Amino acid sequence: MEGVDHLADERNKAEFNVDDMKIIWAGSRHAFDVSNRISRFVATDPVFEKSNRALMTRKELFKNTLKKSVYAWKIIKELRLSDEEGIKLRIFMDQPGFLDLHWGMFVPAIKGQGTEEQQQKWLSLANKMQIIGCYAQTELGHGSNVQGLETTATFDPKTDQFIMHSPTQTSSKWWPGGLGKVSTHAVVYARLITNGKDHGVHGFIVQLRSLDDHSPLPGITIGDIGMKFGNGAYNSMDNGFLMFNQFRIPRDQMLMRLSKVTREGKYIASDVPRQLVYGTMVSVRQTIVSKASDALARAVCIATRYSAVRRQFGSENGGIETQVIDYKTQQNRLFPLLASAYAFRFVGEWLKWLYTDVTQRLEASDFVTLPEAHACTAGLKSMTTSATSDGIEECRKLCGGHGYLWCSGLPELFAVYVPACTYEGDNVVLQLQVARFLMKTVSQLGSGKAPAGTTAYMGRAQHLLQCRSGVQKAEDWLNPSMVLEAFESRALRMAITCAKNLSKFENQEQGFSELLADLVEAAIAHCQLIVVSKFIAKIEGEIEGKGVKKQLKNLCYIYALHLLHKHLGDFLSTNSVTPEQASLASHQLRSLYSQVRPNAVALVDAFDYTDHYLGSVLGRYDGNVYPKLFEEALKDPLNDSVVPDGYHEYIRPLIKQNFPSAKL
Ligand SMILES: CCCCCCCCCCCCCCCCCCCC(=O)SCCNC(=O)CCNC(=O)[C@H](O)C(C)(C)COP(=O)(O)OP(=O)(O)OC[C@H]1O[C@@H](n2cnc3c(N)ncnc32)[C@H](O)[C@@H]1OP(=O)(O)O
Ligand SMILES: Cc1cc2nc3c(=O)[nH]c(=O)nc-3n(C[C@H](O)[C@H](O)[C@H](O)COP(=O)(O)OP(=O)(O)OC[C@H]3O[C@@H](n4cnc5c(N)ncnc54)[C@H](O)[C@@H]3O)c2cc1C
Repeated sequence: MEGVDHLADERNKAEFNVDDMKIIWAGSRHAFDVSNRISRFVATDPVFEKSNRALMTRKELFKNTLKKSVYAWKIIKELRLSDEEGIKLRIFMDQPGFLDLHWGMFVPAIKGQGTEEQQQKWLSLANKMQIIGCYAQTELGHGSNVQGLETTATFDPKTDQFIMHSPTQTSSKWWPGGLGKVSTHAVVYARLITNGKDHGVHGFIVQLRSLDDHSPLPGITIGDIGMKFGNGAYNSMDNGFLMFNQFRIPRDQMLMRLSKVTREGKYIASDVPRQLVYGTMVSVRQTIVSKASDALARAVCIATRYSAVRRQFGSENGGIETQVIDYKTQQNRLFPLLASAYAFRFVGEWLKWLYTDVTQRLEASDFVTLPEAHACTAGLKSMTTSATSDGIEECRKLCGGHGYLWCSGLPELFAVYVPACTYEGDNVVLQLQVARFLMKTVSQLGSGKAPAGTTAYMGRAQHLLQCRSGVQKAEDWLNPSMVLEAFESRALRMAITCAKNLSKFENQEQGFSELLADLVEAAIAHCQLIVVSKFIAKIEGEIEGKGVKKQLKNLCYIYALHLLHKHLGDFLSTNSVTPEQASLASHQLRSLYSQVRPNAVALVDAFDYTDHYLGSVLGRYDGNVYPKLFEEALKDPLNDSVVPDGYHEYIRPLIKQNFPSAKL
């Protein structure tokens, strides 16, 4: 029934103040106000309508994305929206497009790697969108191995120019978003060559297309790489290819904040770490972690509301059927994902702090925390995007058959989200960076250099290698120090085992290759410890609002104990817990599920998502699912006519058996 809240009973059961939880979720009252206002603005503007995009052709979808992006930019300018409001507008617009790469990578690359003069020149154009940029790093032959890129930028002292060239087919740039059809400029990563010497990969600002008629400049071959996974979904983005044929750019278009080439062609490296050329990736990995919580929260919101609406079995005595959310199996699959969405939110907040801190330090030439910032952004990007992709698919299954319908919102969310496991660094490759960092830290234990930050726990190695968990009863698993100790000893023992096994190899690199799978497991254990510890820090801090802290505590322990259950092999094989303690954890988990159950719908309401943003018939705020499923079905073009196109051509001849006989 229209106008009726079918989930009102669920909302009345909540034992906490949802409005207060909304503030916690958003991060602050101000952040909530901005999100709330902008999401409602987008939801009510017809230009941002998106329910029809699955039926669009690629060209229609691309053009629709251009229209929305330019309209969004117009609104940002005309209403003088702040940066924060502009970012929210792009998020709630919910259609990947060139704006993401222009603002998310092109502008930050120039800010991070350009000199003051370069920033002044290029950012003044980019900030007004008089040029549109993308981030062109990956090539057909190399993505993960950035040092293996083949594009060359050779300095020509005669003309004071760099000659950009793609020497092989595999050196074609391949994948950059916005490159295919829209960008006028790119930050291109290429091997710098001066006086015949290769100085490795550096960034260059390159104009690709004419600012008058948008045609590619002579010496540039450019286009879209073709359809990607899923109908609609990420196909709104023009990921592109690019080849250079001896294309010249002025010398001052090399990004020269980190190293320079003089007029004479002399290469001058500054004393900052060369890895700062990867700085844009670190910044984007950090934002991807908060985005993971957002994407997972969307899926969980849909699955939770629908699980409260959906009923199956249990009416044997003539009563009403059971809501599927009341099945313990449903809770055991759904509530850990709900808890993960909150966990990723809080670790995302912390990571933002860490990133801001390292940025300020770098500006003051303090590089000490750079390795940890790299390891944390890489590891948490990897861990949260893998968990979120799996989680979205699990939410689809939690919604049964209807979850497979496009209008559930889940197929599209999955298709758009899943490349996050690959872009901005393949998730396995990134965990191997964490593993290298851990092995280095372990090798320095006992050297007098105390591990700091997220590896500080390794400084208590003597204790953590010997301790036995003190858990004796199920409630002990609600003791933060007992939970932390179990995760710390598991992570440390896995890292130390890897280090010991590595030391058996004469050649460290060969040993590393042999042990890759174990190293990734150790890295994941370390990352999970970070997330658990940041969630615990959150619930131990000041939290306002009636009943809010209690709910967050429940979710925190669900997150931790569910991980313990899922990775029980690690915990048992490292003797971090005993089988009896593991079974007490399962007992405690069931009790926590019962406590979350009456609050589940309110906990997803706290995300404050509009129906427009969710884009899901199953996840509607009012729970009015069935009539709306019918409405959606009737909108399908196949239902435009009662007798389908093709009846006379195929169905009728088949039934009447009067089709011409087949010829071999
Ligand atoms: C319609 C429905 C809508 C639904 C919405 C759903 C939400 C969606 C949200 C998504 C929005 C986000 C939008 C994003 C759009 C996509 C953008 C994608 C862009 C890209 O993909 S750009 C290309 C990214 N490429 C990569 O990430 C490449 C990965 N490879 C690398 O980073 C490096 O090559 C690698 C693997 C780190 C190795 O580098 P290498 O130089 O070979 O390093 P070594 O291993 O030898 O290590 C040397 C030394 O350096 C240290 N190091 C390495 N990297 C860094 C770094 N970044 N910072 C600091 N230090 C670094 C390393 O640890 C070593 O240190 P040592 O001390 O051991 O020497
Ligand atoms: C949707 C999307 C958008 C993108 N946008 C951009 C963009 O805007 N700009 C840009 O420059 N790039 C972009 N990319 C490219 C992206 O960054 C790369 O695809 C990514 O870094 C992975 O690199 P790859 O494709 O070379 O994977 P590969 O490295 O070829 O990975 C293939 C397999 O090999 C494994 N593997 C590779 N190396 C190792 C190793 N050392 N040890 C163990 N296993 C290994 C991986 O785990 C994976 O299973 C985008 C990609 C996608 C999918």
